Amino acid sequence: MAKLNFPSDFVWGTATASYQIEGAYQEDGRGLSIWDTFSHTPGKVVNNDNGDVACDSYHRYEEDVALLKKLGVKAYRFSIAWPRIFPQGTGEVNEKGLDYYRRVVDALLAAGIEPAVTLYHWDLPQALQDKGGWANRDSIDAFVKYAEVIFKEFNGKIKQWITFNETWCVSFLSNYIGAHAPGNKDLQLAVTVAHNCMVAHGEAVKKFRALGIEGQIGTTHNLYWYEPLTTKPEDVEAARRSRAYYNEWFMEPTLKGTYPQFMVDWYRSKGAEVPIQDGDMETISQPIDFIGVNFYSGGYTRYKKDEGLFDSEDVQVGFDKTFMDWNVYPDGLYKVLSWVKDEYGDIPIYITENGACYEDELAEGNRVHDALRADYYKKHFIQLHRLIESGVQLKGYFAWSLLDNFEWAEGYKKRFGIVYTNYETLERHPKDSYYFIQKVIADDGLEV
Ligand SMILES: OC[C@@H]1[C@@H](O)[C@H](O)[C@@H](O)c2nc(CNc3ccccc3)cn21
Repeated sequence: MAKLNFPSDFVWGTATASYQIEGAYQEDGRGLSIWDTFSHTPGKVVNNDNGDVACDSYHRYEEDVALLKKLGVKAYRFSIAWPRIFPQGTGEVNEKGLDYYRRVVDALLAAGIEPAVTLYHWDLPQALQDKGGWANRDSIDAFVKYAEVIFKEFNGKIKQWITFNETWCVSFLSNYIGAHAPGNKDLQLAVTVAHNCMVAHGEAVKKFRALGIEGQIGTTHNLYWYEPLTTKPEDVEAARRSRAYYNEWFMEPTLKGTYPQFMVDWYRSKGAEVPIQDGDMETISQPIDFIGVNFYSGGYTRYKKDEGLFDSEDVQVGFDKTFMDWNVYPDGLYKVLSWVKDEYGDIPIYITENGACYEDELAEGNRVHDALRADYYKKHFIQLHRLIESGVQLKGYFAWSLLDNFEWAEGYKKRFGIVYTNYETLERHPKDSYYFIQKVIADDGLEV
């Protein structure tokens, strides 16, 4: 056995998001979000599940903080629900909404845990969606006003700020594929939403700098690692498009201030143009202090004429699968973050999400023997160490997720937590993977 040691300042954390854990969807003045609308629309979410109650973290956040403290994490990534702060998206601040996050932040700090806050994790106020949502550039200003309230309120308490979670999901998953709220299926709309969200990110960074807010600010993109099945040029190009769909389309504007031209041309061939206005690309590529990367999977792609948006198809090559049918591809984590370093230089990186969904069962003594999930984490932790050793500026890692929670269109059947949530009683029960991670954190490393 060998011990893989991590730097003593490596930030271990876990992650959640407001709509997935809070519940209390009508409490203390909270306004409706697009996910309330979407989940209350029959047929949109498996089993017609919704986030009305979720994990009830709105009332049980102290239990969550106690679990975090026992786990030994240095940081906790969670998101703030815009509709709790501005129930109508803009206008008057809802003080009771702010009060909840004051309680959460103070409880974390009292436990010696750094809050890492995502400003936008998909729960757009419905009132803004009624005016076009992210397709309407007015939402950019509304987002900056919301961000400014949070920046000022928590300046000095929150020191790690993430503007957006996964602009690919906000744009393409939600407005081209249509699987997430608001459920549109229009390529031009998706391209426009992606652009406006990235402008909103940049404007929020400008506001953060202008206000002199303490700490570091960045944004999170979900990256996948696709490779061509063969070296045939058509397969290589198909994989290049599949990767860029998730990766370059967002990373290049954010970190270089340009869109990848081959993808601009490809989308143009499909009838979609990027609605760039003067100054947008400079705004989008405002210097940031870190890039957040959510990594779950990847795979192999080959050319298939007229297949999907990119004349490409994923190929099954025998990867183990999670309960989401995602490939278990730890090497993909090493490859994609090595690519980030090669393409974008030594920008500090936090893995803001990584984790796995498996079928969990509550066993005797309220234990959950989730060996597959513990093994998933072990395999990916080995890649973290490999990346650090290779010189990648990997500063921290947030496991997705602390709790089983509302898994968007998949509802509650899909469990990602290292803590089991009993949705009948709302009790929390640490799984074996929780104890595995607890030991890695305590030992500053793992035995392999
Ligand atoms: O699906 C697991 C998590 C989800 O619960 C988080 O809220 C979200 O940030 C998140 N992003 C991914 C990767 N992208 C993705 C792909 C298809 C559906 C949903 C998310 C996985 N996850």
